[in-house]
Amino acid sequence: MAVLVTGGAGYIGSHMVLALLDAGQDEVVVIDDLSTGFAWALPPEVTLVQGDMGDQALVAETIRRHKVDAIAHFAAKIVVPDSVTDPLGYYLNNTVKSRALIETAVREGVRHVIFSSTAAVYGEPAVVPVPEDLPTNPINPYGRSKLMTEWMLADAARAHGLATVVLRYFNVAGADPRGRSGQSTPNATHLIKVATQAALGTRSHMEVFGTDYPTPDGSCLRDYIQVSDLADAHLVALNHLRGGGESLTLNCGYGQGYSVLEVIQVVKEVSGRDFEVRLSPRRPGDPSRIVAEAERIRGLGWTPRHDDLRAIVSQALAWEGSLATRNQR
Ligand SMILES: NC(=O)c1ccc[n+]([C@@H]2O[C@H](COP(=O)([O-])OP(=O)(O)OC[C@H]3O[C@@H](n4cnc5c(N)ncnc54)[C@H](O)[C@@H]3O)[C@@H](O)[C@H]2O)c1
Ligand SMILES: O=c1ccn([C@@H]2O[C@H](COP(=O)(O)OP(=O)(O)O[C@H]3O[C@H](CO)[C@@H](O)[C@H](O)[C@H]3O)[C@@H](O)[C@H]2O)c(=O)[nH]1
Repeated sequence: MAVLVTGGAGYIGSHMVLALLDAGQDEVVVIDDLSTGFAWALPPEVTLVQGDMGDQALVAETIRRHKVDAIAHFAAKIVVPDSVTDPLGYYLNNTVKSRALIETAVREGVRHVIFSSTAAVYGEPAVVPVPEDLPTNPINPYGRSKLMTEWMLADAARAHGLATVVLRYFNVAGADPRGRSGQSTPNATHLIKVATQAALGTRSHMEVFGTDYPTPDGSCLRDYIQVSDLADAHLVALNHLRGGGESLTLNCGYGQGYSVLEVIQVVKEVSGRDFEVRLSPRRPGDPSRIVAEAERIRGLGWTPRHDDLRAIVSQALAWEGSLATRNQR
């Protein structure tokens, strides 16, 4: 049986594809509109269907042709500040099209769905580290667009017998340790990506958005999870579902928070490069601190192998360097 990966040509989805192949999954098929993904991010043995995951005829035909028994749903728009300026675009792509995808999965008899949700569903949490059963309270349209999809999946699971694993990722970073994939979007806004670009000189400087938060050094705290460890979490989820397991919601993080200023310092140390850092006002939609309580997924057998911020930064730097070489070719 094949696994359908929506958004598989993107940053995290491409690592999921590699993890599936490394684990011996015979057939992997990707649907991606290549809006932020890259066909070259996929190994040649993977089928890429270029198109929209909300296109029900295309998705149904792909499910039938490849005998898909599980969908890993990554496709989304993902930039928190963009969701503040373009909320309806985010609700269309992340919520409305996810509804179409879920309906197609139900109609075509796909039993297992793994969904890429986010720590952004918690908003500004009252408790840190955050357990999964803390009431959700997203503070930006991106988080709300994802939470609505969680609700649709839960309701569809109850009504139509789907089994789902909702993975709430904290901040994803790093690259495949073997150098096969990484974060490639040229105008990415993520902290570690931006800092590695500043270190390598593809940006003249970077900004710290807010130094007046109620945190030890005034900058925001985040829990950075390495992307291959996150892909492994999906394999754990897939085995759980294929083994007949019940629907679950699981945080994916390490349980350790780093401030923006600490991350920038690590990038400077690991790269051996200094770069200009400007202290700027807060960015709309940012919670001050968000760190995972991740015991639930560890209880399912997930054992992270790359829980080391210096190693994560080192992988991100290596990938950024290889992108520069690719672009010069
Ligand atoms: N990067 C993070 O830190 C982070 C944290 C929490 C959750 N997530 C979630 O993880 C998932 C993957 O994020 P990413 O960082 O790999 O982003 P990405 O932009 O690299 O990947 C998203 C992929 O989905 C594709 N896509 C978008 N809309 C589509 C559509 N309608 N039809 C088909 N393909 C479409 C894009 O072309 C891209 O390849 C997203 O659902 C995101 O919300 C990411
Ligand atoms: O140039 C930059 C970029 C980011 N930041 C700060 O760094 C922190 C992390 O920001 P970023 O890397 O953009 O990630 P988040 O906004 O925390 O969102 C990520 O992490 C969320 C889960 O916590 C996911 O839901 C989102 O998809 C993903 O983009 C925030 O405080 C930002 O204000 C800066 O100060 N300067």
